[in-house]
Amino acid sequence: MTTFKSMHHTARKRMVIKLGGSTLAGLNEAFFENFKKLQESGIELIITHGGGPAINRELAARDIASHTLNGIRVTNEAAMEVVQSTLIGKVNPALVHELTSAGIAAIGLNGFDGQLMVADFLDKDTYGYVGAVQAINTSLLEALLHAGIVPVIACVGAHEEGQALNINGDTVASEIALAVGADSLLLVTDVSGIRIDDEYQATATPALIEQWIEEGHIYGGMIPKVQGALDCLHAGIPAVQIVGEALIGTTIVASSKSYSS
Ligand SMILES: Nc1ncnc2c1ncn2[C@@H]1O[C@H](COP(=O)(O)OP(=O)(O)O)[C@@H](O)[C@H]1O
Ligand SMILES: CC(=O)N[C@@H](CCC(=O)OP(=O)(O)O)C(=O)O
Repeated sequence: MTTFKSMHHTARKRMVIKLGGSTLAGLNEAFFENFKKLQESGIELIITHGGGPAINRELAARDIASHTLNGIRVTNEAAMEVVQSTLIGKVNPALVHELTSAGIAAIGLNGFDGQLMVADFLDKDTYGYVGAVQAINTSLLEALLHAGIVPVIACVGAHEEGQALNINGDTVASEIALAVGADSLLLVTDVSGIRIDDEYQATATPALIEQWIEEGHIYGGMIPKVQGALDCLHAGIPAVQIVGEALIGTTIVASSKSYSS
């Protein structure tokens, strides 16, 4: 993958927040006001989002079958149309509206806008119209952040020949975080982090995560989250967390010794 790592040498902290489709309907005004406070404290925000449940409802309404493999939706042509129209047409503007109502200047984007996210097929035979990120237009994001505008990014990639490609929201969040050199990545979902044997984990190391996936304790939609989180951790992003709506959850740490609270 080739991305253009941005020159990010300012003192401002930069945070990428991914809102899972599982949480979007339940988020209230107070939640979005948190973002306003973060912004007022000088943190630059980039918001990315999924929309799995909304896509599932629309697929069901149109009798289009779909299934997932390792947390990734196997996406045929008909499903791709639903993904594109749901994420870009419905979920993204609804989220931009919530942010605007909370007093945040926000602009909705997807991979096509300003060539924000150019993608190629991940593995067409296995996954169909699913994309792997090839390049991210960080200059566009820099310009928006500089102007105090929060980019709100739908996880649709642009193939260079014009085809829209479905990319998992967690993958997009981690790719964006890596590309802009974020100081932190927050994956907000419907559970308060990684749960093992009914216990939420305050921290998780790469070795434990690998073991939990092997043992089947981490499955489905949690898999792209931990994979994205690990990519960011390995690339040196200091704070990577999987959290619930209260913004409390699991911090991914390099080793159990390196963590001090
Ligand atoms: N070990 C785990 N701990 C917590 N949740 C897990 C775990 N393994 C799998 N999951 C599942 O992952 C889900 C979150 O992923 P997903 O439904 O894709 O959410 P989102 O829409 O926020 O991306 C949880 O609701 C849970 O069902
Ligand atoms: C390729 C792939 O898996 N795409 C996801 C995109 C939406 C998403 O990631 O939504 P959540 O954040 O709610 O899980 C999908 O089709 O469901």
